[in-house]
Amino acid sequence: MGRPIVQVSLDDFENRKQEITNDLWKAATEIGFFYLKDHGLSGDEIKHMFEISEAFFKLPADVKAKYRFDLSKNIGWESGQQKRASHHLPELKESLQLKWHDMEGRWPSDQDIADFQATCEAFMQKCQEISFKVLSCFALGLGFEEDFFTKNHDVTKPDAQQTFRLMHYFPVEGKTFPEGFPRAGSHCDFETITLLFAKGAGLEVCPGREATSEHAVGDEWTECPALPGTITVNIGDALMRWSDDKLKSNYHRVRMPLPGEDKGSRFSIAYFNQANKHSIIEGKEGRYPPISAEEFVSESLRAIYVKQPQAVSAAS
Ligand SMILES: O=C(O)CCC(=O)C(=O)O
Ligand SMILES: [Fe+2]
Repeated sequence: MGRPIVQVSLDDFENRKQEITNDLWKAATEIGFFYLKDHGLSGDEIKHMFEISEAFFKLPADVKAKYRFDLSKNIGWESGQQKRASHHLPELKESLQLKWHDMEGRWPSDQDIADFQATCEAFMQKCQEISFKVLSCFALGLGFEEDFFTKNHDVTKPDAQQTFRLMHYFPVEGKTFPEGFPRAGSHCDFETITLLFAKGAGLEVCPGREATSEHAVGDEWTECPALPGTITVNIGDALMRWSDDKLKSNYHRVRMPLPGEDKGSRFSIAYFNQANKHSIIEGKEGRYPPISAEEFVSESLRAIYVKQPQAVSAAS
């Protein structure tokens, strides 16, 4: 059931740019999700990144609390603080958000985890290079200069907003939840594009309900399992707006494990691309009024962390 989520190879990028642009365009205008292969991050690099992410979450809570979440910067460790408008309940996970700037005193120290910062920054750098390839194709498809999005996602500038998020979903064995209760609630990402790394099944996508449905809760969902060696990529609201709705930001969620699936911890890693604060998000066709990427992001963060009704407990 559902619509196939295609794999797009970035192999021989410079020579195959037009063909890759066509493949990405089709996937992004129809589903908003695709898998990247031949992207340049090795299996070992991804494995090591997961290892140090797990090492962070295994630290005692009082150590993690040294890196507590700061909403004004969208940096740090939170546990159960994120809520999704689809069900207003705290997500059953903890996460660590890391950025390119404003990180003084916020990187987990080498005493807490050896080489944490260096490993993360090398991984972030690779993610950014892969993202630039994809974004340059979308720039071409939308009729912008090829480096248009690259210039607007400049991580060397202090107003960069890219966020690298490590996630740990708590184990669910021995717990019961209301029918259909998600592990991560239905949402659209608010960024430009997201690179997602996970293991196994769980992620589900609801293509075709872009920005029009009420969180697509009762809709038909398509499985989007993590495929070894690939990166799952999706379009976020900021790029949908920048493309005058051509590139689709779609609902997705993480479902609970099915019978027979692992009910232990689930780890995932996301590199959220976002335009520089001073960039103006304005489509060629002017479908929406121009908005600064700073305003766009701060409103979106408020929707997740602040503007939520009081929650009740989900698990029993
Ligand atoms: O953990 C996952 O697989 C999905 C995470 C996600 O969609 C998000 O953090 O925006
Ligand atoms: Fe997401």
